Formats: sequence, structure tokens, C-alpha cells
Amino acid sequence: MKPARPLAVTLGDPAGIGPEIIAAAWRALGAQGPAFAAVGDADVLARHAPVRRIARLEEAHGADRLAVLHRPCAAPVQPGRPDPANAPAVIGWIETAVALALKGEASGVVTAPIAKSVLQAGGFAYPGHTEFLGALTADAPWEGERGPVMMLAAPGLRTVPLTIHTPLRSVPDELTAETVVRAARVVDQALRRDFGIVRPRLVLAGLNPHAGEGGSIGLEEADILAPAAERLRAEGIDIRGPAPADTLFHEQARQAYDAALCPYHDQALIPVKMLDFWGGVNLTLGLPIIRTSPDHGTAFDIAGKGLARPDSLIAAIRLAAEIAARR
Ligand SMILES: NC(=O)C1=CN([C@@H]2O[C@H](COP(=O)(O)OP(=O)(O)OC[C@H]3O[C@@H](n4cnc5c(N)ncnc54)[C@H](O)[C@@H]3O)[C@@H](O)[C@H]2O)C=CC1
Ligand SMILES: NCC(=O)COP(=O)(O)O
Repeated sequence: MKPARPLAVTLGDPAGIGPEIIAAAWRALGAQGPAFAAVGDADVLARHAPVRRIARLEEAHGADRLAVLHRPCAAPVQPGRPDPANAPAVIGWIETAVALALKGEASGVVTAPIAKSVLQAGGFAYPGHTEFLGALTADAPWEGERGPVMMLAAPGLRTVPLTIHTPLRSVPDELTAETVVRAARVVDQALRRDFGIVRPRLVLAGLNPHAGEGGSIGLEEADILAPAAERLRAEGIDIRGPAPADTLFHEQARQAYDAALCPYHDQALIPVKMLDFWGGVNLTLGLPIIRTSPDHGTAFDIAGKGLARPDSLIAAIRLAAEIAARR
């Protein structure tokens, strides 16, 4: 499925693998793939592919050269050596792509990875794209439950971290029945609208070993998660749990749900990356725009060495295009 309008693909940290995987994805997808333009520094991309600078996103169609909305970096870019001086440019690329999507010129936004700590050293005030995108789109109309909610999706498994870049010791404090209920509503609606699942089945993972074992290994299940699940069931959402997390991710268990809601980051991300690191996609739900991303990070250790695989970015571009075509 191909949407009518191009996707806007942000360059991410220019010293990471973003530029080379965007170039590799452009080559792999070719004219048959979804049309997209990169938003970022054309000179950095030109190290990896022939580029064509464009002034408007609609010029992205045509596969002879990689179309780029050129917005230059402030400081020289060396692969593997991120520079906070480029943070304003990186942030500006995301803002530009989101503005294009809100105006309807882009069918969606695909983001190459950013390094949170590098951006924060350059003045970025958000934990990651997810929260930044929530802020950038907060005033745009949206008929559903509002996110942002992070989802990791691979063939055969979708997971949702209910807390994201939260230190483990703060997770129980951040986890409230209200946040669980709101996230579950967003996930239920997104599975229907964006994945075409008529009756989504959710499962809520416990926080503690054995989902608290009746209170003898922790109380968050009884105090927070079970009441949240009861509220959701009363609203008609099909959600099971809180269930012990250690038995939720084997092949047979995965057949019983369409998305697993997980109290903390690694509980959600490890199974997806273990099952399919290359096919996994990170997407943001509950926004008035479509946003996907590869499931991996900036990989500074291999940047510029010709080792980076574009598979997850390709999966992210394809998924964004599929959702756009469905919407
Ligand atoms: N969507 C985003 O913007 C994300 C950004 N990050 C950021 O990335 C930075 C580095 O994070 P790490 O935990 O080191 O994870 P990472 O995913 O960047 O790297 C982990 C390992 O996987 C390898 N790897 C990653 N992507 C690869 C690819 N496409 N092809 C071949 N090998 C690949 C790397 O070389 C490294 O050995 C952090 O600053 C983090 O904030 C991490 C995850 C997502
Ligand atoms: N670990 C996932 C990750 O870092 C992606 O975060 P975001 O930039 O998509 O918010």
C-alpha cells in the first residue's frame, strides 16, 4: 500500500547511522517503495547517496536521487562523534517534519535515531522523540484518546512500555491507574484504526515477579494494575491481567493477544528486539500524525563504517506508509 503523499524522514543524529541507513533504505525501496524525502543536511547525506535538494515535499516523487529538504548542521559532522552543537539542527528537522505532517503535505513522519543525552546537552528538554512529538502536536485536533504512547511492533509481537525512559527505581511512582487506563485506550483505538484489528485483545503485564503473587511479592498489581484493568473491562476494552510477565512472550502465549502493555521500558523492548531486531519498529500512538522509527539507536560504534543495516528503518517506512494508506 502506498499513500498519495510522501513521508518526511528526519536524519536523526548526523554522527550516528541515520544518514547511511536512510541512503540504504532509499536504494532498497527504489521506485516501487513509498515516496519519501529526507529532512536534514544534504551534504551529510551526499556522502552516502546522490542527492537532490528540493524546496517542497511534493517534489520527493521520482527515484533518480534521494530527495532532501536541506537544513544544514551548525558544526562539522564526524561519524561516531556526536556534537551537541548540532542539537538545534536535529531538533529543527523533527519540527519541520511534524509541521509538514500537520499541514497534510507529508503523509507521516519517520525519524532516524537521536541520542537523547547529546540532544539534552544541546538544550533539548524532552526524554525523546515520543514526548517531543506529543508536545509539538498538542494543539492539533485529534478525535481519539490523546497520547503519546510508545509501541514496539515486530511481526508476531506488539508491546507498549507504560513508562518509557524512567529510571527503574522511579517506575512504581510513575505507574498510576490513570496512566494505564489512558494508554490502554490509545492502544485499543490504534489497533482498530491503524492495524485494522476489529476486536483488539490486550494483555497487561505485572510489574513484580509472578505478578505480585497475591501481594507477597509486591502490591502494585493489586493497588494499581488490577483496578486499571477492571476499569478498562467496564469500558468494553478486552484486556487480561495483570499477568506474570515471564510467561507472556513465548510463541504460544503471543497468539492470545494483539498488544502487551508492560510497566517498564525493558520489559517491552527486550522481547521485540530479541524476536526481530531487524524487523522491529517503534511507533507513536495517539497523535494526530503518523510517526514511526527504527527500533534501534544511533549505533555510534559502527557509524560511517558501512556496517549498519537499514532493515528496521525500511520496516518503519513501510509501516508508516501502510498506516497512512489505511487512514
Ligand atoms: N528512536 C531513537 O531515536 C532511539 C535512540 N536511541 C539512542 O541511541 C543511542 C545508542 O543506544 P544503544 O543503547 O547503544 O543502542 P543502539 O541500538 O544504538 O546500538 C546497540 C547495538 O546494536 C548495533 N546496531 C544498532 N542498530 C544497528 C543497525 N541498524 N545495523 C547494525 N547494527 C546495529 C550497534 O552497533 C550496537 O552494537 C542512545 O543515545 C539512545 O538514546 C536508542 C534507541 C532508539
Ligand atoms: N528505547 C526507545 C527509544 O529510545 C526511542 O525513543 P523515542 O525517541 O522514540 O522517544
